[in-house]
Formats: sequence, structure tokens, C-alpha cells
Amino acid sequence: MSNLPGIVITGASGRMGQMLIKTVMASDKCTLVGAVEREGHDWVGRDVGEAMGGAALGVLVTDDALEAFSHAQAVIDFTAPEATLAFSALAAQAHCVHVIGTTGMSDTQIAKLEPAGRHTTIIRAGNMSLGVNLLTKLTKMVAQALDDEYDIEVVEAHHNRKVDAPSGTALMLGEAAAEGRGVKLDDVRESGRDGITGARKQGDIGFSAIRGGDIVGEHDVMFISGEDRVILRHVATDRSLFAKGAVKAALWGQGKKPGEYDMMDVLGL
Ligand SMILES: NC(=O)C1=CN([C@@H]2O[C@H](COP(=O)(O)OP(=O)(O)OC[C@H]3O[C@@H](n4cnc5c(N)ncnc54)[C@H](OP(=O)(O)O)[C@@H]3O)[C@@H](O)[C@H]2O)C=CC1
Ligand SMILES: O=C(O)C1=N[C@H](C(=O)O)C[C@H](O)C1
Repeated sequence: MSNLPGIVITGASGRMGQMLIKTVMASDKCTLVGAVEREGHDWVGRDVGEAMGGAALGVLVTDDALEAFSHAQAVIDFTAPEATLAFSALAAQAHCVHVIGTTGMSDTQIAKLEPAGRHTTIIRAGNMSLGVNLLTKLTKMVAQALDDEYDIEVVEAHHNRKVDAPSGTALMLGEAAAEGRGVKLDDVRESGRDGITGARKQGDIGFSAIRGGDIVGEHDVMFISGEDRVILRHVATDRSLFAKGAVKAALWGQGKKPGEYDMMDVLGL
């Protein structure tokens, strides 16, 4: 029996799920105690290492999330909005730190995390990397310094399996730009231009999404004037970046007061 914090990974068969399992296994600061998949998934009942095509890890994939959470100190959850909401209630019941990487959650869904946050520590971020969280700070600073003669456009690119747009990261960056400008993103957000859109409205923050191949995640925040352009860019080249951030968050959350936190809190930015 190890004294290290025990971690459960939900969505174990997913792109991030598998990367998270490898990252937890490689860490000397935590241990893998559970892997969850949905009922009926063909991984359920199998050793998760073997299901991933490697050596046995001694952890069977289960569809009983509450039972798995009850043996853990943290749950790392990169799945889908409805699943994450259900897991948040179970993590609260089991008093596990809940690290949420899932994107595409509506404001209504985010608000529904609040009751769970009264019982456990939730750390949620659209991007778990230090680089993007730094870029978010820089975006706010640049937006504060430049007036709305500069048009702000957020351009993101991801792989062809991504289901939500704009990406969670693009929205984080857009929120930071809006905050820097002292406006609400909802009042100035322009996404999905198509057809006769009319001229660009001054002060709008625009979003564009590229989807193709195996792009891990690329984000540009462009400040465009009639005379120059300031472009802030982050390029992720390996998903392990996000997994390492999520594990750091799970460890940081141990012993923290219940409540909702983000990666800025974890990274002290
Ligand atoms: N915050 C961050 O730093 C990052 C966030 N992400 C986000 O993480 C999420 C997952 O991404 P990715 O791994 O690429 O996606 P995948 O589609 O590869 O994996 C999603 C996993 O979640 C499971 N899942 C989906 N819906 C449910 C449900 N209702 N109940 C139980 N399990 C469910 C899937 O199971 P099944 O196969 O059975 O559907 C699958 O195992 C996305 O929202 C993505 O944007 C990704 C990278 C970084
Ligand atoms: O779905 C992905 O892959 C990613 N999702 C996150 C997002 O929506 O921003 C983070 C990263 O860019 C990869």
C-alpha cells in the first residue's frame, strides 16, 4: 500500500485519458488507483495497461466511478461536459480533488459545478499548460495597453477529432483580452463568421477555428491596427504537456479548502 496520493483517470481510453495514465505511472509523487470508462465500453473489466496495448498495470477499468473515487485522493477528468457534471457530484461525495480539463461546457453547466465545489476542491482550466496560462496573463496586459484601434482576433487550430469550438483555450484568451479592455466577452464576442457578415464592429473580439489532422493545439492572439500587428502565440506539440499540468494540479489540490480553483492558482500566476 503506497502513501502517495492515489489518482483515478476518467475517460481512460481517450486521447488525454491514455496520456494521463502514462503520466501518473511515470510520476514518483502519485499512484494510479483507478481507470473509469462508461458502462458498456469494451475496456471495462480489462487491465488498463493491457487495454492500452502495453504491460499490465494491475488496475482494472471500471464503470463504477463512485467505487473507484472512494479509494482515491484525486480524479483527473478530461471527458465531455455531461460526464464531467456527473463525475463532479461523485467526486464531492467521495471527497476527492476533481481536476477538470473538459472543455465545451456551457455557462449553465459550469454553474452546476457549484454545489460540488462546496464539498471538494475543483480545479478547472481550458488549458493546463504553464505556457498558455502565461500567454493568458500576457494577453490581458497587452489588451490593457492597446486601445480598441487594435482589432483582437483569436485563432486556434486543433486535430480533426475535436468536437467543440472555439477551444477552451481560445475562450480563456478571449476572456483575458476582454478583461484587459474592461468589457464583458459576451458583449463583444464574434465567432463563426459566414456569409454577408457586414464590416467588423470596432471593439469586437473575433474567434476562428481550424480543424485538421493531428494538430495538438495552437493559439494566436492577434492585435491588429492600421499600422502594425502584435501577435502572441502558443504551440503545443505533445499532449503530455496538458497531462503533466493536470497531475501538478491534482497534487496541489491535496489539503486545499473546498472551492473552485484554476491553473492560475496552481501555478501562482
Ligand atoms: N484543459 C486542457 O488542458 C485540455 C483539455 N482537453 C479536453 O479534454 C476533453 C477530452 O479530450 P480528448 O481526450 O481529446 O477526447 P477523446 O474523445 O479522445 O476522449 C474522451 C473520453 O471521455 C469519454 N466520455 C465521453 N463522454 C462520456 C460520458 N458521457 N460518460 C463517460 N465517459 C465519456 C470517452 O469515452 P467514449 O470513447 O466511450 O466516448 C473518452 O474515453 C475535451 O473536452 C478536450 O477539449 C484536451 C486536452 C487538453
Ligand atoms: O481538444 C483538445 O485536443 C484540446 N483542448 C483544449 C482546448 O479546448 O483548448 C486544450 C488544448 O488546446 C487541446
